[in-house]
Amino acid sequence: MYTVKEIFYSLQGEGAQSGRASIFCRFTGCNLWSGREQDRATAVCSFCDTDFIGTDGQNGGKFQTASDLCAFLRTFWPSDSNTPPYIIFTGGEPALQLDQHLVDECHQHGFIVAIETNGTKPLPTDIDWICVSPKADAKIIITSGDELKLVYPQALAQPEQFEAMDFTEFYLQPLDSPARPMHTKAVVDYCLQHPRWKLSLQNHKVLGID
Ligand SMILES: C[S@@+](CC[C@H](N)C(=O)[O-])C[C@H]1O[C@@H](n2cnc3c(N)ncnc32)[C@H](O)[C@@H]1O
Ligand SMILES: Nc1nc2[nH]cc(C(=O)O)c2c(=O)[nH]1
Ligand code: SF4
Ligand SMILES: [Mg+2]
Repeated sequence: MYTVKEIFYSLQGEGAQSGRASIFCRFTGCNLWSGREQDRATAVCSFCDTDFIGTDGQNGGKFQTASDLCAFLRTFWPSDSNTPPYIIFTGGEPALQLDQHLVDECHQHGFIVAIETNGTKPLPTDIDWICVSPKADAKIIITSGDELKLVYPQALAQPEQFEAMDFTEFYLQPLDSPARPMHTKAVVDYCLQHPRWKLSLQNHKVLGID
């Protein structure tokens, strides 16, 4: 069974695929924070911008089988499109629920499968686009993939720590908080001095879309 907070159709707002039409499947739950505000200060990941508790989001619910979930996800893609559906599994931490069976089922339906993960849990094989976003206080075990997207700044996670890892793209994403303008400026400065890194703005927040 898969427990899903919400499902929606929007444009990828972040990183290398930003601007791409995508079906988002946000799984319930995370291994680095309970999701409750009273636990935030003591959580391993304390800056999360997302509500991932329960199944009460748009189109959320429990899906008994991979086949049920895939069939439902397919309904979010324009029915007259020849372009393969691009599906982003996120959360919460999607690696807690995304299993090989669901990835295989998605591929059988002709989907392109992407994941947004904190990199602390093993992944099924054959995911088409892996984006790892390391968190300072959590050991990452997924050290290769398509995109490493570091929220910046994090005092104990300097970009240099990750440069030797096997990712194609390296992004810094300004930490969204009341100080976001300052964090954005810090990212711009860092990228100018270290051209390996690119700026990832959270375009969906700027646009006011999901
Ligand atoms: C909500 S997380 C879900 C996926 C996974 N748990 C992870 O952390 O990568 C989706 C993306 O949002 C980023 N994110 C979360 N809170 C943020 C914040 N306050 N400012 C900027 N990015 C944030 C995460 O680092 C991750 O890249
Ligand atoms: N538009 C949009 N793009 C996103 N990219 C990653 C997101 C996430 O929450 O994982 C996200 C999101 O929540 N919305
Ligand atoms: S790991 Fe991801 S989902 Fe979990 S609390 Fe951090 S940003 Fe949020
Ligand atoms: Mg988000």
